[in-house]
Amino acid sequence: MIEISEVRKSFNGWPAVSELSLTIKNGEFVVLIGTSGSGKSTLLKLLNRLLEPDSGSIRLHGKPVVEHSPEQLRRRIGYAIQSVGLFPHWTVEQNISAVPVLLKWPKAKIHDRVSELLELLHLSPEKFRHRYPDQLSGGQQQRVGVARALAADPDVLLMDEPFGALDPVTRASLQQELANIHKLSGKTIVLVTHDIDEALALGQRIVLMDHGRIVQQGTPRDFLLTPENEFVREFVGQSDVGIRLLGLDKIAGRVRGEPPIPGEPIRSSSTLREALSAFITRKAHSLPVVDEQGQAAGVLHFSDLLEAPR
Ligand SMILES: Nc1ncnc2c1ncn2[C@@H]1O[C@H](COP(=O)(O)OP(=O)(O)OP(=O)(O)O)[C@@H](O)[C@H]1O
Repeated sequence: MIEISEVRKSFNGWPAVSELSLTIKNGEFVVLIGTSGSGKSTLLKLLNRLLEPDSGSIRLHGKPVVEHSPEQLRRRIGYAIQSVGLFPHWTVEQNISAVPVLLKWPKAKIHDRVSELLELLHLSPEKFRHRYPDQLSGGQQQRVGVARALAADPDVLLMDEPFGALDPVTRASLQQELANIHKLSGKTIVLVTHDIDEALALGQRIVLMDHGRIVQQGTPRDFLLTPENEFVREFVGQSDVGIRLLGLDKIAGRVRGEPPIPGEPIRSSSTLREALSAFITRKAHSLPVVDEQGQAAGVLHFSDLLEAPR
């Protein structure tokens, strides 16, 4: 558990984080979102002691972070940032294994871990492990940065716009990978993003910040259905709320157990938002649905977007 209590941090007399309190449960996926300069990155850096608060306290697993040794913090908290911060004179392998080496893991274990992480982040180990950062694209560097954060299997992951420089296809696939990592590992993840769709897709709880304070926090559905003020409404994009709500639900919950119909099938794991897009582009009123194994799973009708069939 991470307990942030009345934390304040100023730079040159200007508050970046103001009297902020927030508790993050073990295994929770929290997304920090907000306007530029609202204090998101500062808050993340206060959690792993890259910055110290002017006042207030931060506890990790019941103990103030100031009482954790630097080694404990490095082991327990992984940190990935948009600007990556890879060591330029180290190979990909050396960069990823920085913390395991500090923790004196055996060589063979480190080698295997690097291969495993590169594969997880869709980088071929043979091709990439001996390259230097300047021999990688921006997006590949970002992925190595995420691999480095995961290397020592920390129980808390802090991610500051980790997918910022990626094209939409790679971004969506790594978002999916991160959601899987979260589901399988039960890690606590705190992710900063500017992208409301990324926040809605990944966060169990979204925390919206402005001027160093929390404006609203809640589930993705709370944000879309009960924005507390005009600022929140504007942030979630009032005109797209309906579409974004469809993005929160999967086809699986709406599909009817009817015999297969002809046409290109859509997967039951897709969102209703994807289904809407398919209805419109195919000018269809109903779509055949298949499960993850490609087996017929029923039919989705356009009206099912509004409510589950009875
Ligand atoms: N090292 C620093 N020295 C001086 N001011 C700083 C420093 N770091 C951050 N700030 C200021 O603190 C405020 C909060 O910055 P922070 O980087 O936390 O915002 P952010 O919400 O992450 O912004 P963005 O979304 O643009 O990355 C900003 O006004 C910024 O200029």
